[in-house]
Amino acid sequence: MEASLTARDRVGIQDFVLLDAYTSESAFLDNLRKRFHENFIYTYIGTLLVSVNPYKDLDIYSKKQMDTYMGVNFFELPPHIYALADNVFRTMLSEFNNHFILISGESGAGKTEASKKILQFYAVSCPSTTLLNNVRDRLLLSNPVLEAFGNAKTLKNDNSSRFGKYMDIQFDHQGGAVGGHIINYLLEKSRVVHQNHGERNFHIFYQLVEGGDEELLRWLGLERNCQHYRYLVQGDCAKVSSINDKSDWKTVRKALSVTEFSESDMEHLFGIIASVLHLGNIKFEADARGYAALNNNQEIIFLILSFKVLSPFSVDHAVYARDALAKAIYGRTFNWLVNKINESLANKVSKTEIFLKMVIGLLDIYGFEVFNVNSFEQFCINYCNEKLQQLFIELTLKSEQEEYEMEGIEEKHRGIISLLVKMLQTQKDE
Ligand SMILES: Nc1ncnc2c1ncn2[C@@H]1O[C@H](COP(=O)(O)OP(=O)(O)OP(=O)(O)O)[C@@H](O)[C@H]1O
Repeated sequence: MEASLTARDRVGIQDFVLLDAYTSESAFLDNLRKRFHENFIYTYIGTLLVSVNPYKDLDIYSKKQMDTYMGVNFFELPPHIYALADNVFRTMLSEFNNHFILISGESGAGKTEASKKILQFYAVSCPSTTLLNNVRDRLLLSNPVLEAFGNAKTLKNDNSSRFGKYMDIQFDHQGGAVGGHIINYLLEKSRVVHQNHGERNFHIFYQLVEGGDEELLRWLGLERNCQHYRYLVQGDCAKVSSINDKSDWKTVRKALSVTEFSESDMEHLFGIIASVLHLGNIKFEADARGYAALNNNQEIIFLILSFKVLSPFSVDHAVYARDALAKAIYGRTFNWLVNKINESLANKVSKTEIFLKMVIGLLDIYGFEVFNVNSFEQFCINYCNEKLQQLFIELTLKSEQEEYEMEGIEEKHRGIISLLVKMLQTQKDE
């Protein structure tokens, strides 16, 4: 690998496996830093790719770069996300089996961008026919739609995905993309009714208010002012210079029509989004007995759902019920949206999906209604992350250990758990 590198590419070590002090964290970080300063954001650890978010546009994602990486051996060129994508693709075709790319990192690390780069690479590199291009376009266009409804500005990332995503791309035996499937899980529904300071609700609400044309807003009973909606202002940053809701709205509208959402689908969809905003503005007042009463709430006439309060609620309970309804409506709308996208991607239901849906359904049933606290959502997210970490450990460290065993190298047991296990084993042997 080193032989084929130009002088410019020889910044630091581009594969940590070749680092002399491979057990030293500071040597690891020094190497990353050295490369990052020269705009080399990618470094390998064997076949793993480490990426550092540059937060600026680098000229490394052009069509020319894609061509350079297509069909070239993984280690022949400097580390790149395209090398990884190409390698996975070619291995899949030669071995005739399924492959996955696991992208993990903290919020704002660049996971979503990395997944988009991979999709873009496949859009260019896979064989194309009119039919296949259709699937390709829909796969690419599902991103802005999902981001509008599932992403939001947080303190860490102006476009943070507030849901987990598992995306399947199905290829035929020649490598043409014939279908896709997306599984969404654990949408952060609590954001619909509450945002921390400096954070926003899901993008779609602001896009509709800022970008929707006059006629649509009139029909939905909305005003072009985010400040008028309680669910949009709690974070005190409805407008942010880095986000252009108006132009994003246009992109989303266009993407929705290409992904086969009919005019009537869109009317319903925006009707629901507007009704969530109206719902948030409903106020309750206590009557003489202390029960919540609805007085002169203009918003009610714009709500698709009319409801009667059958059991007397206190004002606090009524607000709680209102917010729970808003979250449930938004959550279900998001699921409907993903299902619609999946229909347009003409997928086949896999066993993994059925299993995941079952687990997620159970989490939803037991989590959302019973606890209804943000911390439970966080718990579920942590659980998923730990499972992914476990998988990662199995795939990397365990295979490494097996190699040690095969080569007869004895491992040093330094961790508390392994020391305890060793102690117990010794006691048992005695
Ligand atoms: N390769 C890249 N080149 C340039 N900018 C990038 C790159 N990757 C990420 N960014 C910038 O960082 C921002 C955050 O990245 P991204 O949304 O992919 O993070 P994430 O890991 O998906 O975060 P979250 O978990 O919050 O969804 C992007 O909006 C973009 O501005």
